[in-house]
Amino acid sequence: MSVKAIKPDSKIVLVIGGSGFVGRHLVEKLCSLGYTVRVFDLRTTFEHEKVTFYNGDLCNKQDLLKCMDNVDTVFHCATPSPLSNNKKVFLRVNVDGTKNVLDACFEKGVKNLILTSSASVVYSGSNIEHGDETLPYAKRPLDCYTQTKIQQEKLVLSANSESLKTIALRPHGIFGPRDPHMLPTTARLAAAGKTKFIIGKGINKVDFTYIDNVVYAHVLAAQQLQQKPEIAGNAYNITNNEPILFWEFMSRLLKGLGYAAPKYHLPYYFIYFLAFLVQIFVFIVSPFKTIRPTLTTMTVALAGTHHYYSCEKAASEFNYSPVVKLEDAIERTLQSVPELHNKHAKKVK
Ligand SMILES: NC(=O)C1=CN([C@@H]2O[C@H](COP(=O)(O)OP(=O)(O)OC[C@H]3O[C@@H](n4cnc5c(N)ncnc54)[C@H](O)[C@@H]3O)[C@@H](O)[C@H]2O)C=CC1
Ligand SMILES: CC(C)=CCC[C@@H](C)[C@H]1CC[C@H]2C3=C(CC[C@]12C)[C@@]1(C)CCC(=O)C[C@@H]1CC3
Repeated sequence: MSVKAIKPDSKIVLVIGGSGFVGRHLVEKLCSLGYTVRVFDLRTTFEHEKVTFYNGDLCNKQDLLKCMDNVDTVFHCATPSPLSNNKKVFLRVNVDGTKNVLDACFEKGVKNLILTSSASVVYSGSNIEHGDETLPYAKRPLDCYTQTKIQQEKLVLSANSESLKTIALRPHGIFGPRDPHMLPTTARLAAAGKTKFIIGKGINKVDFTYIDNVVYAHVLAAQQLQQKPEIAGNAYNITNNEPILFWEFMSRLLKGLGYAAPKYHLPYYFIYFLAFLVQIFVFIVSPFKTIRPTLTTMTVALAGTHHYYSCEKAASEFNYSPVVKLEDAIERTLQSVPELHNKHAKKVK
């Protein structure tokens, strides 16, 4: 099905986390389709003539209730930074905050709730190839972000009912203009000379998903939920459907930013063990000092294992297929971040 499957609509929708990366792109798309859009977020990062902004904390139900009158559909895409390691904040926002979102939806008679979950809810550091939605939740998730995303998804899907239809979309490795995680972290590591090494053999395939495809899936799922209520209560993987070698993808980003591609190999288990030691150290000093290491068992595992997923279920149940191919997506992303390009790169003629 083409992008035409998305129809203009004027319903009132609320985007929780609408000032963030995914949220803002979603808001812009919804506005362009004619929806009446409200944003609920801790912060306001942009202005839009068609959007009403509500500043608040989703951990406070009263804050939420103020923006939910007459709302038809809530998109919940708020999260603390996935790269943070603050367990308390993850529990408070992803778990307790999501319970507030559900309570507020029931109280205000919201009809649909679309959760931005994550494909990582089934990932515990071992290879996943063509993983589909029948995979069980990770028994031992590698970080508290993943642990609380699992709890969040379970809460949302088990709240699915006659009055409130819920659905969880599981994108993976989102990138694109204004991405605050992948590109900035990669550029920061490269500028510090820390991207010379490949962790493991460099033959692990991974999904990276362009933001427009993630947004498309959200709008499509919300619209199809009205026509095919039987899709409610389900989780769906959302990817670019073009798994790529992790290190090839990173090399393309690095070269596009004007840095050399990594070429020296380091043994996977050695680096994983190092990351484990770093994590123990971070835990020991945590009462005195907050450290946010890039080298964690989660990031090492993500860099050194296969993790790609099937989005056959989203294709067959609500006609999802990516609208921007990986090649274009990488190009558009690199063009959107002139400030991250290496200023000292030698010009190639
Ligand atoms: N970025 C990625 O690669 C992936 C992200 N996801 C999911 O996509 C969703 C969106 O993530 P991003 O846009 O990348 O994150 P982001 O950090 O850019 O945006 C999150 C937004 O939530 C807001 N927020 C945080 N705590 C809040 C609170 N207590 N009350 C109200 N607002 C609060 C933040 O202010 C921010 O604007 C999240 O659910 C995340 O788990 C899933 C898979 C991959
Ligand atoms: C050269 C090099 C090793 C760069 C570091 C890139 C990482 C910062 C990203 C690679 C895979 C990314 C990823 C996420 C965040 C950024 C990376 C670790 C998530 C953890 C974001 C939140 C999710 O739900 C899952 C993502 C998986 C992939």
